[in-house]
Amino acid sequence: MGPLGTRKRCEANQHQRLEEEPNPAGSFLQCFELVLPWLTPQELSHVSLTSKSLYHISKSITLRRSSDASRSFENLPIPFHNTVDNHPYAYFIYTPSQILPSFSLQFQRQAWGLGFTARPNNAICRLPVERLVLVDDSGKSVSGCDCKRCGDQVGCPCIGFDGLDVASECGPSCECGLECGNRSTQRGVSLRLKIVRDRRKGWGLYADQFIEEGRFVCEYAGEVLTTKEATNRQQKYDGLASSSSDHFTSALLVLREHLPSGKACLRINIDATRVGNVARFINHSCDGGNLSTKLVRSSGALLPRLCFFSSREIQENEELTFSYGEIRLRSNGLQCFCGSSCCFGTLPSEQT
Ligand SMILES: C[S@@+](CC[C@H](N)C(=O)[O-])C[C@H]1O[C@@H](n2cnc3c(N)ncnc32)[C@H](O)[C@@H]1O
Repeated sequence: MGPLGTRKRCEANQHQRLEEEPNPAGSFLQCFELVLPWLTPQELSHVSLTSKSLYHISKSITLRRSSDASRSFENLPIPFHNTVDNHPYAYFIYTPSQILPSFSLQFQRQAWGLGFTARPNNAICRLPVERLVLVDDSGKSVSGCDCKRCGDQVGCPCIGFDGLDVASECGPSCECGLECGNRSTQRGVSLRLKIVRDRRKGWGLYADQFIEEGRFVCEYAGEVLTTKEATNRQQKYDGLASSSSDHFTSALLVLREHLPSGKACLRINIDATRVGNVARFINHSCDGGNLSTKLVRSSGALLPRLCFFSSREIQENEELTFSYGEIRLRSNGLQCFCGSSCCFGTLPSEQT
C-alpha cells in the first residue's frame, strides 16, 4: 500500500477516535444548558460573568425567556417587548390557573428558557384550585352534568344564568371533557398577546391581533390566599415598593362577590406577584379600559375564577386595561398614567 493509503487509514482512525472519546468540555456545557434555566436573573447574570461559554448560554436563555412569558404553558407564546430600558423580561413563576400557597410554596424554582421546547410537564399546572371540589357525604363530587355535548344540549344543568359579571361553566364533576363548548375559559390563552414595557407604568399586556367584542382573553391566575395572609403580604409589598430602588410592583387582587342586598358575601384574594399568569401585567385605566371581568363558576368547584373578556373591539397593538376599582383610600396613592380623559391622577387603593 502506498503513502496515500496509509494517510487515509490514519485519518479514518482519528475520526473514529474522535467519535468514541467523550468530550468532557461538551458534556460539561450540556449540563449547564440544563441547570442554568433554573436560575433567577440575578444568579444567571453572576454565572454569565465567569466564562465566555457561560456568557453565551446565559444570553440564549435570556433570549428564550423574553420570547415567551408563559414558558409554553399557554397555547401561544407571549413575548416581552422593551424599547425603553434594559429589562429583557419580568421574572415570576408561571401558573396557568389558580393555586393554593401550600402547593406553590413547594415550587421555589421553575425552569425557564430551556433549549428545547416541550409542553411543560411541571407539577405546578397539575395542582389547580379546581381540585377543591364540592362532595357529597360519601366523598363523591356533586353537581356536575352527564351530557355528551353540553353546548348543544338543551337543559344542561351547568348552563345557568350568565349575567353581566357572572357566568357558569361545566366543571370538575362533569362527565364532559375540556373540549366541551361550555368550558370556554378553561383552555388557556388562545389570542395573540404580548407584554410591552412602558417607562412610567412598567410592563403592560397588549393585543397582538384584532380581538372581537366578548372574547375570553385570560383568567387572573395566582395564589389564592386567606385574608390574613393577603393583609400580611400587602404590608410586605408596600414596604418593598417604598424601599426598593428597582421599581417593585405587586399584583395582589381582592375580589368581593356581593349578595343582591349589597353586603359582601365572598372575598377572594389572588396574589400573582410571585406565582401568576399573564394577567399580572394588566394595567389600570380610569375609564374602565377595554376588558370586563366575570366571576366564572364551574360546576362542583368550590371557588369561582376571575376571567377577563374584551368589552369592545380591540385593535392589534392596543394595550389591554381594566379598572382596578373606584376607591382611593390613600392620600399619597401611586400616580396614574392611564392617559384617559377622565383620569383621577392616582391609582385606586383599598384597605387589604
Ligand atoms: C398588576 S401590576 C401591572 C403590571 C405592572 N405594570 C408591571 O410592570 O408588572 C400593577 C402595578 O402596575 C403599575 N400600574 C398599573 N396601572 C398603572 C397606571 N395606570 N399608571 C401607572 N402605573 C400603573 C403600578 O405600579 C401597579 O402597582
